Amino acid sequence: MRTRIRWNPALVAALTGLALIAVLGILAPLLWNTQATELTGTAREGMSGSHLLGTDALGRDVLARTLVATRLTLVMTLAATALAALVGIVLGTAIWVSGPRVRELGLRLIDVLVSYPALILALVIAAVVGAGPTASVVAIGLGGCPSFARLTANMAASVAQRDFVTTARLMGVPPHRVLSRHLLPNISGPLLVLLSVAFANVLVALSGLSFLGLGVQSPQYDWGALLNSGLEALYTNPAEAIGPAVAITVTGILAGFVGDGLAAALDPRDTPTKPKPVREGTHRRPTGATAPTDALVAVDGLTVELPDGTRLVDHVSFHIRPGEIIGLVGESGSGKSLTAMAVAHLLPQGLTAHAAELRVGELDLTRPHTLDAARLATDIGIVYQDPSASLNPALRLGGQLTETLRVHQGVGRTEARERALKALDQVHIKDPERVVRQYPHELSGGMRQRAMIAAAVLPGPRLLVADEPTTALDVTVQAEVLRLLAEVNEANGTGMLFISHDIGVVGTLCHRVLVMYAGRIVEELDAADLRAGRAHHPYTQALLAASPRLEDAQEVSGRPLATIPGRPPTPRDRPAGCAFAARCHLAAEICATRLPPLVDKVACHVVNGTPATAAPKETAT
Ligand SMILES: Nc1ncnc2c1ncn2[C@@H]1O[C@H](COP(=O)(O)OP(=O)(O)OP(=O)(O)O)[C@@H](O)[C@H]1O
Repeated sequence: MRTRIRWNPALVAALTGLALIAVLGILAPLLWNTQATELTGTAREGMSGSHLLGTDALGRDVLARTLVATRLTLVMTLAATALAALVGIVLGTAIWVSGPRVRELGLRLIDVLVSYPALILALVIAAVVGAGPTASVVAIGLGGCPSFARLTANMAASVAQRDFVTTARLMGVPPHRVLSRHLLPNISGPLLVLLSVAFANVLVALSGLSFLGLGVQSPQYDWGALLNSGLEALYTNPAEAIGPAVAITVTGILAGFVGDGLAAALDPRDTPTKPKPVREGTHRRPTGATAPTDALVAVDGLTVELPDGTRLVDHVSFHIRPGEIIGLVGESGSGKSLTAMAVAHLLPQGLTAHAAELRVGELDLTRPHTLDAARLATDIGIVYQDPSASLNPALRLGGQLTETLRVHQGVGRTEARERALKALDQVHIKDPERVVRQYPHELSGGMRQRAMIAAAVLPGPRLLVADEPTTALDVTVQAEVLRLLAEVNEANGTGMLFISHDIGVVGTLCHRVLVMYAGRIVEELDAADLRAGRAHHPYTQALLAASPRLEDAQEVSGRPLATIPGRPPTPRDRPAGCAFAARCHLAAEICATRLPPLVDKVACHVVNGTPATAAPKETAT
């Protein structure tokens, strides 16, 4: 979780504003010091052409004094913010590294200090250390440090539980290096946000101290001190208070905007995630095939990318007819889940999908702004791998099952309950009346997955996406759940996208199978062909050879099961040619340099007999 800032317009505008104020702070004493200190003899004069904000009690130009005060105000604010951050981070770190008792005591103490208003704390400190700029900085800086201490201690505690910190500790990395290399870089984002918010708070607190007469003392002046003298003449010459008041407000708001902008810039969820239509001519169809008109799901040239342009899913095209079960199979990391999630319009935040066509029924996912949330929620049902993670442990099953019906379809409580009971019955859950009153933890893993399937089919979806729905279950329950999915599909005529590592399972349940490797479809085949071992792509053949089959048990007993040597390349390391070439026993020279297109449902130069010179060049970025 290294901090990477993605600049956004609000952040740039706020930083530019603050930079301009900082430049003003540097230049103003050089340019306008004379006007700011010159006694003109016209005390408390109102706004005029020669004194835009009038003059103060001694006849000095208020605008010039406001501008000149910028430097001292900013220097004090920066110093106090830095002090608060420094002391707070050191304190927070010390609390985190100390033993459990001291840590507990320290955290409680900090909680008390955070809940105590910083200005009051600063007033107490100022009363002890005295008035003046340095004392104000110390008072406000120390008053602001508890927030930094709490954030540091809490964030460090949460990052410290992560595997890479545990590993570093086990490897004997000294605590100060664990802190500087692993902890602080990982909490620098939130600290940066707090820093800008603290800057605004410190500015207001310092101005408050000066305003109360406990901060900067004459002849020095900051915005707070100017506000104080402006207040004396608020009714006779309100302009005198306007200058410092506007300066404090604008600077504080800009610092707040920087905090907001940083929070957005550091939040990985803030990047665009919606599928976008492909720009004309940028992507060509891998198969040249168009989805049939009766297709329920039509995916053409689907590409899923990271913000840096790395392709995780690369030009995937397929279709699903109503009632058809399509299997997506491939090793871990081949892009199965992302393909399915793009179809379900549920891509993880930070990823972007492009496609020439991405449609489920009438839902055009390439035009997210046209999508109706209710249709989306009811037309696509999802069964996840781990039902314990996808069911809310704090809610009874009845409420969870009926939620979509009630929220998106406006079904009344009684009818929703009736339908939930029926759906539970359809997935062979005994005593549905009792189950709807139970919490997820009261059910077995298999029961939870059935309940999950019931929840997914309850709103009557046209497409069911099942992402490795049996992986978390034991073998006997797996078979039941697969049977159940087949039943539901047949009974409801739902299209299904079924994802699995297991080519055997996919061959049994599905009608057609798409084999994925390194983000691309490398072969498409009928399940019957798969079951009969009629696969063409060397990768599909290798998957089949690595999959145990009951009928082969006798024949292979004593022999180890075939394995596929090597590992798939990571999305950033994919070669220019066939991603499987390095592991393929048939690989020819061309495979290393040219990406094989999907021709006759197989993406393989060797199988398709592509002449070396005729192979089209595609770039896999
Ligand atoms: N949110 C994400 N941010 C960055 N990379 C991601 C993200 N989600 C997935 N990936 C990467 O995209 C690639 C494809 O992931 P995907 O989850 O689709 O694979 P998969 O075939 O479903 O694997 P598995 O069977 O292990 O779930 C992988 O390399 C994975 O590390």
